Amino acid sequence: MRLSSIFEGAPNIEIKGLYTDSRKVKKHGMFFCLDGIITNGHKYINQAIENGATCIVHTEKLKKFVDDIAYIKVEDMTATMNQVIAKFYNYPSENMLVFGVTGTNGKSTVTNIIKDIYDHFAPCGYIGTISIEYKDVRRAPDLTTPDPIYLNEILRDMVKDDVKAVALEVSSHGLEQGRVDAIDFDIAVFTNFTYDHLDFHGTIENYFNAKKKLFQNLKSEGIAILNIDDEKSQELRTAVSGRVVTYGINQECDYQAKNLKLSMNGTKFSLVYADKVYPVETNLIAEYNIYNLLAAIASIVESGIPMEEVLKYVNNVSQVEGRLEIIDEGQPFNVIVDFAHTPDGLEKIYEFAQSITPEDSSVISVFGSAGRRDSAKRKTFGEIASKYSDMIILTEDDPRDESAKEIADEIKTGITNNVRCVFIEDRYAAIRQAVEQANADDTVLILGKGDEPFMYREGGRAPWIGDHNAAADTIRKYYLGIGIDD
Ligand SMILES: CC(=O)N[C@H]1[C@@H](OP(=O)(O)OP(=O)(O)OC[C@H]2O[C@@H](n3ccc(=O)[nH]c3=O)[C@H](O)[C@@H]2O)O[C@H](CO)[C@@H](O)[C@@H]1O[C@H](C)C(=O)N[C@@H](C)C(=O)N[C@H](CCC(=O)O)C(=O)O
Ligand SMILES: Nc1ncnc2c1ncn2[C@@H]1O[C@H](COP(=O)(O)OP(=O)(O)OP(=O)(O)O)[C@@H](O)[C@H]1O
Repeated sequence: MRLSSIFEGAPNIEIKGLYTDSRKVKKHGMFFCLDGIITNGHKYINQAIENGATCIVHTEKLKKFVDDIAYIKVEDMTATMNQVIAKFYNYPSENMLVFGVTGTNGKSTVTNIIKDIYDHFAPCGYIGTISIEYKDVRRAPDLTTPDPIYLNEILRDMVKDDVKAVALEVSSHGLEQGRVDAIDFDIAVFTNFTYDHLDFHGTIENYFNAKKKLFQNLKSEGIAILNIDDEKSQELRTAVSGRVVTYGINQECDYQAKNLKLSMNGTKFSLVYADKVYPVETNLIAEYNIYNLLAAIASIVESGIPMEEVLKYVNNVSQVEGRLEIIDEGQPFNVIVDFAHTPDGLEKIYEFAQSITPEDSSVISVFGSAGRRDSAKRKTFGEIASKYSDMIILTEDDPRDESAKEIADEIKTGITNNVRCVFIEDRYAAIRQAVEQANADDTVLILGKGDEPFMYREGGRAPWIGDHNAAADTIRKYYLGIGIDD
């Protein structure tokens, strides 16, 4: 694309790529200097030019100018960058149906359910914590909500491949940093709001205000889908200029689930919608997943697909990787791998574990808490876990450069009852211990990492087999004795 077609009066040079990281710049690139949390992109202009940048977009006054390089000074970097990105990639989000999902918990689950069901009607992509995928393409993500350049590049690729819709997880970090400012959302979904990410946002108000941006920025033809049972929906309602649609269980709303019958194998409920009652059977388990399912059903129906058609596909929704994943190797006790990593997520999964565990049986927990992330929640994790567990095995969970033992000690400060608690640093050994301790009808909960195939250690991402694989492997080897010689 010609620079002159992006910025009025700019030289007529070719721009072949957009970059915010000087280390990644290629020939004929445009480099945006972002002032970040750790450093400032203005410091890396030389490197960007050495790597081939021919245009530098900056906000600060520069002292040095290199010949034949176009310098564009702007007032608002986020706004300018997003306008340029959208234009460069030919406004991909305007050429597809975009579902954006935000909230403290449930983003990955709701977006995956939307993709799973919508794919029956037209090709749908998914972008979020678990992966970036559409049709046969599957890529590993770096972030939940990618940076705006990569995000628009993926959407451009999806449009080229005739993908008609995308379900996008919208994190509070992404909203705060303007990563989705160039995205034309058609449907914005709110799951719930509880404590998280205060290390980044500072206060709970800032955290909520970040989430709110998705609704404030929604176009007037857009539709907001809100969880009526979460009190924060009232505040979001006032931020929306378009139509508001509600879903929930406890209060009357547009999509209400009533008479829930929960079991380990699935859930039955009556869905009240538009003065009709639809009997629903789904393989999804636990009440919070019915909220997630309602959010997905409402999104798809509001996008124009009739309810009767949508309901054909809810009885067998694909397992969302690492989210309430039941590991069944034929052992006589329950083993659940779950990505719960917020106090509310933990509380919800423990409530479910308690509901499926007979009173005289035990709940055995394996978890830790991430290093360099929100240390305030560690003690709360201890409090919640000790309320529901009969045994707690604390272990590593993305320790980064912190000591897993010290993180475990902080979790222990929340454990004030007599529940048995041990620390086993190696996550595989901790999972093995839980499996070996379990008796028939017990429930082993392995929390925090889901299916993630990596562990953040001091040197960055290291491989990890994933909690689901570790659980299946330890059950087979050390409980059932399969594949062990002696
Ligand atoms: C806290 C946070 O979100 N940080 C993001 C932010 O980094 P930053 O502001 O610290 O950037 P910085 O390191 O100060 O650098 C400033 C600028 O200089 C540039 N630079 C830097 C060094 C260099 O040699 N050359 C160069 O050009 C950088 O590319 C950047 O443009 O901007 C970077 C560029 O877009 C992101 O990669 C980075 O995400 C980091 C890696 C991250 O881990 N973010 C997580 C916390 C995050 O966003 N998570 C949410 C999900 C949370 C959840 O729900 O669990 C997500 O959406 O993934
Ligand atoms: N609607 C919900 N309400 C409360 N807890 C939930 C809900 N949905 C999922 N959870 C819990 O949160 C965990 C994470 O779910 P999910 O990955 O869908 O959330 P998320 O918002 O995408 O989180 P992240 O962005 O960190 O991936 C689940 O494993 C479960 O324990």
